[in-house]
Amino acid sequence: MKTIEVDGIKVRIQIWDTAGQERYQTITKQYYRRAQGIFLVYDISSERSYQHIMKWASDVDEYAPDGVQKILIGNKADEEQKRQVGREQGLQLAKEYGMDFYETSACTNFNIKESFTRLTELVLQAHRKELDGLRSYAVDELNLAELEEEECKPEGAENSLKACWC
Ligand SMILES: Nc1nc2c(ncn2[C@@H]2O[C@H](COP(=O)(O)OP(=O)(O)OP(=O)(O)O)[C@@H](O)[C@H]2O)c(=O)[nH]1
Repeated sequence: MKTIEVDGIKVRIQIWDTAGQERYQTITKQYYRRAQGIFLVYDISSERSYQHIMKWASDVDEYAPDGVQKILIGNKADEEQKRQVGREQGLQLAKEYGMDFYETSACTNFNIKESFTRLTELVLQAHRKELDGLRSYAVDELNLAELEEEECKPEGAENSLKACWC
């Protein structure tokens, strides 16, 4: 659990670090189900981890809820001398998937707060959109119900009402 501030609002977020190893995949998939935001993380000093992102992304598509927000992360940005994946490659992949992209370093704290804040922002935005959608749907339904009620009034109902008021 962590509390971060987004647009002046304090948001409590629950963070799960799922295991990357194949043998834990069955458990990992269970975490996707209730996720609202997901970081897809590769290691900039490992081309293999970058290639693996496509597999992670397809798992997310399959198991995570439809509206889940995703950000691509190239971690270990402090390991410049060992870099195997260019920043451009990260940007390109993120663009293909329609995701934001950050290079980060858990060691130096580079872009950690920024990426968490951004993902939280995206989740909140998606939530608001969903609520607005539900609200306008509810208003439409109410209007429809009112209309139907009008239409269902028995004939002469208006007159009989008038008669009562006299
Ligand atoms: N230089 C550097 N090393 C890092 C960074 N982040 C993690 N590491 C190191 O990378 C190794 C693996 O880190 P983990 O946090 O276990 O990575 P993981 O992806 O969660 O691993 P799995 O649990 O196997 O999926 C550890 O030795 C960390 O210290 C970073 O930003 N820079």
